[in-house]
Amino acid sequence: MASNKKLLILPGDGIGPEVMREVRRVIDWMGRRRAVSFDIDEGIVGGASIDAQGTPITDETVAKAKAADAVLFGSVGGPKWDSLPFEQRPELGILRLRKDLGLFANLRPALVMDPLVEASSLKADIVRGVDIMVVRESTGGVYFGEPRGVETLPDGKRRGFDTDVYHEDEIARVARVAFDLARKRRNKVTSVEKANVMQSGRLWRAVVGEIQKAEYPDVQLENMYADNCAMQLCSRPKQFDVILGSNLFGDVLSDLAAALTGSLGMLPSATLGAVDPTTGKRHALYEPIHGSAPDIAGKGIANPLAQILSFAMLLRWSFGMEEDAVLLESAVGKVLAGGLRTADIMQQGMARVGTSVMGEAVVRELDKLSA
Ligand SMILES: NC(=O)C1=CN([C@@H]2O[C@H](COP(=O)(O)OP(=O)(O)OC[C@H]3O[C@@H](n4cnc5c(N)ncnc54)[C@H](O)[C@@H]3O)[C@@H](O)[C@H]2O)C=CC1
Ligand SMILES: CC(C)CC(=O)C(=O)O
Ligand SMILES: [Mg+2]
Repeated sequence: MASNKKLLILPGDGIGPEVMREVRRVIDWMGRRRAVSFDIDEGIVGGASIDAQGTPITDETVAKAKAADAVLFGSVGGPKWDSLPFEQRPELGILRLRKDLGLFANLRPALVMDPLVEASSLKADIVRGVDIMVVRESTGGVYFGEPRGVETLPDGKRRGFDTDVYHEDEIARVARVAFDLARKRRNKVTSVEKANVMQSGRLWRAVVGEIQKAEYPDVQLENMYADNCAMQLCSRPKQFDVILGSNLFGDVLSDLAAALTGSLGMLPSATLGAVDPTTGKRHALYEPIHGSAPDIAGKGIANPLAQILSFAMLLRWSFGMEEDAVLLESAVGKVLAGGLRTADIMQQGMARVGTSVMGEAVVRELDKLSA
């Protein structure tokens, strides 16, 4: 059946292909039971692409990503490629996609699901009901700033350096994404930086404040130093609605927020570009926030739920399929409520399962929910 939903799937390395297999189950189910079809192309990226093609991503794959309505990404990297030169590392596969597609806003929802309250490393009372959206800038900052390098000084010692740099327009556009999201949630943005020690942090705070004053006076804005935010996430996470941060701070704080939810294996993400005013379309990529988890790769024990929930975000953000997205999220909730757990979210009295049994269980719940 021809489909107008063009999807590029890039499983990547480590557990990437293992968890992506479980999304394929969901996609097959949607075709069978809801007559939804996708025009799917699959490619290689990261270490797999280095091995097969000598580069972390080919121009052809970038072109396919640009032509797709959405990209579903796994994860890249691993010890096998760690000693390659910096300019050849597998992580460039995802970094180039974000940059070349203009995917500047990385949305990372950290939601503590009721059945997993006790799986969190924090006390149940602290995390019950936590619902945070981290909005991380994803095409700028220290991940892309120049100059950077490692140089050898005249005395023979080495010196490493990176540049954290933000143009005010980069800050303003991601701030607008955060404020727009807050309006649909609990109307509060906590903007994090280190304005006390970084010039780019000082600009970040100024620009976010100007945007709020001029365009979003109805949304509450709180400024917080990133180190304090890390502490507050562990002590009083329920105070947060939307957390807005740079590429680096958003990356670090969202991994921390994931720990509140039980595991890194639970957090999905959407990385969005600007809406094209003529077509109304935007580039978008969906991926779990975790990496390739080399320590558990190949064992069949990875949690596939972050990848599956990333697909739910794809349905919502790229195809406007809210009902299907909610159905999939509900199926995940039901599986957890039923007591199945992968090792990373295992609790006493629950049934430990591997990656594929968890994926099968989600599909079974989809069947029941739509019966
Ligand atoms: N977007 C991407 O492709 C990303 C790639 N990476 C890369 O991944 C590699 C490993 O990085 P790490 O720092 O170890 O981070 P990681 O996220 O791969 O793993 C951190 C810890 O969380 C566990 N974990 C992660 N996902 C899990 C899942 N779905 N189920 C169960 N447990 C899970 C791992 O077993 C590990 O103990 C590196 O090469 C890194 O550069 C890291 C983050 C993002
Ligand atoms: C390029 C990635 C490996 C950086 C990262 O940790 C992330 O985007 O979550
Ligand atoms: Mg990360």
